[in-house]
Amino acid sequence: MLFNNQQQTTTNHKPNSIMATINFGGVEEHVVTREEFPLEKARTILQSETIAVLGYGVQGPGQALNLRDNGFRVIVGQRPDSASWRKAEADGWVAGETLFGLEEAAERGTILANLLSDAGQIAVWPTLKPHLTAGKTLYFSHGFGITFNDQTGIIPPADVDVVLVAPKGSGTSLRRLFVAGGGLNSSFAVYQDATGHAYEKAVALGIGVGSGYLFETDFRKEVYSDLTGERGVLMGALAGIIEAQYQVLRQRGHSPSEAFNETVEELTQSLVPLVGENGMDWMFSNCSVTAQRGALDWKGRFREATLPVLNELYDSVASGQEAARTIQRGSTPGYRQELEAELTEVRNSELWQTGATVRELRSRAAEKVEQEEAYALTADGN
Ligand SMILES: NC(=O)C1=CN([C@@H]2O[C@H](COP(=O)(O)OP(=O)(O)OC[C@H]3O[C@@H](n4cnc5c(N)ncnc54)[C@H](O)[C@@H]3O)[C@@H](O)[C@H]2O)C=CC1
Ligand SMILES: CC(=O)[C@](C)(O)C(=O)O
Ligand SMILES: [Mg+2]
Ligand SMILES: [Mg+2]
Repeated sequence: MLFNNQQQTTTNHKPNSIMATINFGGVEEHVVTREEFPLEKARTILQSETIAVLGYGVQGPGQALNLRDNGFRVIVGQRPDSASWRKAEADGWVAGETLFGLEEAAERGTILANLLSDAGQIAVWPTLKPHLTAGKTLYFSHGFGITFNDQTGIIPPADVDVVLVAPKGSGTSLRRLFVAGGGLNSSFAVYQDATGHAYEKAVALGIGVGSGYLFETDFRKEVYSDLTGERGVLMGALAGIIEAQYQVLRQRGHSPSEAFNETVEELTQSLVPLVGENGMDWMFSNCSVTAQRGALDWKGRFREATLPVLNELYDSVASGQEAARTIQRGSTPGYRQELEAELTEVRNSELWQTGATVRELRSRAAEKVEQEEAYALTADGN
């Protein structure tokens, strides 16, 4: 319907030497890791650049702090007198030195990292665009603004590089993993290569923001898969199936404790970490044979039941309908309060109130273990 099926610009300057070929379940892909592309190399490529991180919401802090700690020249652009501005100050960005209003940061930066909310990017585009002078780089962490540019109006000048690095997870995790010495995987893409260096800049930025490994995509594929993933398994489907199972258990006479533990607590605390560690079959084989028989018998039913919904979702993404809704809702005055009210309703539901109590018991148990360990140490010392 609304989608403008544009061409993705390809670049002739793809330095294949920075890519490793890795076999993913029988399919070969080119990826970049810190081995092929060490941080030192990223620093050299971006040595004369000033990275202006515009927006200090969730991705902004994660990326700006990681880049700063990795030794890049970074400034932050944010609306003054906003909660995000105060957060930036608390994180050590200094007004007039490394923290500016959006326009001033856009003027000073040579790489403009557009990390405003996707709706905010539309509103700010007319003021941002004049600062995109020849040879600068426009950077996104989502293919949204460019792919749906018939709706967003984000059409960059031809003489700037346009690149993307999309961390596959929350900015909060990007920062936490970096601090812990790890990395979050990201995709990267080049939409427009005006200087002949867009590709290496994209990869250097990907390494700089603290990615684990980088896999290549294009802007359209990034936004289609990302919108599907977050509306599907990662967030929407997860929340929906949890609500459904909790409801069934409660209606069949089970207590909140039982319904919550069998639906959420065991999922997050025991089973999903095992999937992350060693795969689905490994999680299965660490459960009873009874559980395995049932799960293998029922997974096909769930797959078939959800396939039509997931296909409908993908169509809604590809037609531009999901973008239209996001833009329409996101640019409604007072929308943030509405969103907060919806989240509060979730938080106040019996299901998630039970969750709060369960988490509280979890932390009390952890405290008890810590106390016992401290006691054991003291006893040893005696
Ligand atoms: N939240 C996340 O962890 C992830 C976000 N992304 C992408 O990164 C980008 C940034 O996302 P978030 O960090 O979630 O954004 P956000 O929703 O946290 O907003 C970022 C900033 O935009 C500013 N802003 C919003 N509307 C504005 C306006 N009209 N004028 C001036 N400033 C305005 C806000 O003050 C806020 O500091 C988006 O493209 C998003 O899709 C990608 C991966 C994960
Ligand atoms: C965290 C992430 O990657 C999401 C879910 O796609 C998003 O916040 O947009
Ligand atoms: Mg997303
Ligand atoms: Mg995502």
